[in-house]
Amino acid sequence: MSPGTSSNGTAGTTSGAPGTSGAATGEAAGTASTAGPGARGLSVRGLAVTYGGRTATGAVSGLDLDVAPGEVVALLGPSGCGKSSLLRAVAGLEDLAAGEVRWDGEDVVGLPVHRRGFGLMFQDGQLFEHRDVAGNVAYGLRRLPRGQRAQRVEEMLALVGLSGLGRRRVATLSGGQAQRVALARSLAPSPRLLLLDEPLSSLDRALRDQLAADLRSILRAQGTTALYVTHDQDEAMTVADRVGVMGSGRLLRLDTPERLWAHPGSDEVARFLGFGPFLAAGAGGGSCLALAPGALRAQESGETLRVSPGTGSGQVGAGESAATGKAGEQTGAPGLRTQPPVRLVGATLGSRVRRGRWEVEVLLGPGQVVTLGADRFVTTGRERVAVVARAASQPGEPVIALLDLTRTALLPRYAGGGEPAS
Ligand SMILES: Nc1ncnc2c1ncn2[C@@H]1O[C@H](COP(=O)(O)OP(=O)(O)OP(=O)(O)O)[C@@H](O)[C@H]1O
Repeated sequence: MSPGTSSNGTAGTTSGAPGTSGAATGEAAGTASTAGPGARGLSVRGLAVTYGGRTATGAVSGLDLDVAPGEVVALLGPSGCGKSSLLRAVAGLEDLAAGEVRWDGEDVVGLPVHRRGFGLMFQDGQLFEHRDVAGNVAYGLRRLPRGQRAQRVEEMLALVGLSGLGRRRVATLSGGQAQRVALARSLAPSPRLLLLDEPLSSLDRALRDQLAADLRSILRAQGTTALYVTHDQDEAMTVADRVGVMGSGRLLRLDTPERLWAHPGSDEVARFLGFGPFLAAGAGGGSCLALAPGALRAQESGETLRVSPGTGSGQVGAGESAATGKAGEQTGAPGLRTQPPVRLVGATLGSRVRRGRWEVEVLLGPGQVVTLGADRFVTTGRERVAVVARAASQPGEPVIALLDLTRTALLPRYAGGGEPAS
């Protein structure tokens, strides 16, 4: 396969001279985009990708997505949900079964990969072994005069932190260095859109964290518009202005990292993000309160309280005597959620207002329910804190824990994975 003419995903598929990028350097949109087909940047409408001809299965189904100029959008989702198929369809590497892909309002579906002006960077940077580092970075700059080309290569190497390595053979680079070179090569021609498919997933955790932070700074500094596919939530939240969660070929939710965590919208998205357990919230409404990791903590050192993410049931332990418990009724939670950050001190899996007073249920094990009453409220800083008295120690020492409602999300309904704990 010759570079730049195939699906090898290299920056050789980009076009356009440096400094003439179609991507503006404006502020990235921080909230849900309202862009439409005529808007600037990337607009995807009703996109469908199917594989397998007559026995086709839909990898992507009727998906809409906008990426504003200068914005970085990351797509998360479980394996096989269609992230790469979407990215490849935008790049022109997959045929569309239906839908539109536009850049600045112009339909690009009919354009071959190398005419779209999009850059590509894949998991394995697929550097050209026969070229040195500088030769790789210069690959998409063939139209530039030699002097400008060398200058641009130097700029790009400095940008990715590899100044002075231009003459190195790529075979001698570490994995992280190789991906930096791949990034420099992708960015060198100033693509109007950069498409990244799991660019860091071959690297170890520490390196991935470092490079994700660097990537964000680099993309920001360049004002690069980017669509970034990853299965790593931390990476997505680090790199992107907005994060989308896909499931079964559809875009389930797209928002800023903060808003995504505060309002996952559905238990499918919440579960993917790591929320759990899901507690019934409100009588008969079908809504539930999803607990983010760390929502429940022990109040005092020596006490532990563990909740298995996504299981729909909690595991509660006091000291060494861990016991399994189901979640209690959460009738009070929706009201609480609407207040300014409220933290229940001593709360566990369920709470309610009874005769004007908060009560919190602690389940130590099957049939072992302890009700704790909130004696009083105090204000610490900006938080209202309900101080819950320790209940009588029967049948064992109750767990005194904190339910941090700022680490919970109220979901309008609970759709899957069994009933929410109640
Ligand atoms: N070339 C292909 N031929 C047939 N089916 C394919 C092909 N590529 C992908 N698929 C199928 O399409 C669906 C979506 O795959 P895709 O690679 O887009 O998902 P993904 O979310 O990127 O997954 P992963 O995170 O594992 O890379 C999957 O069911 C996959 O098996």
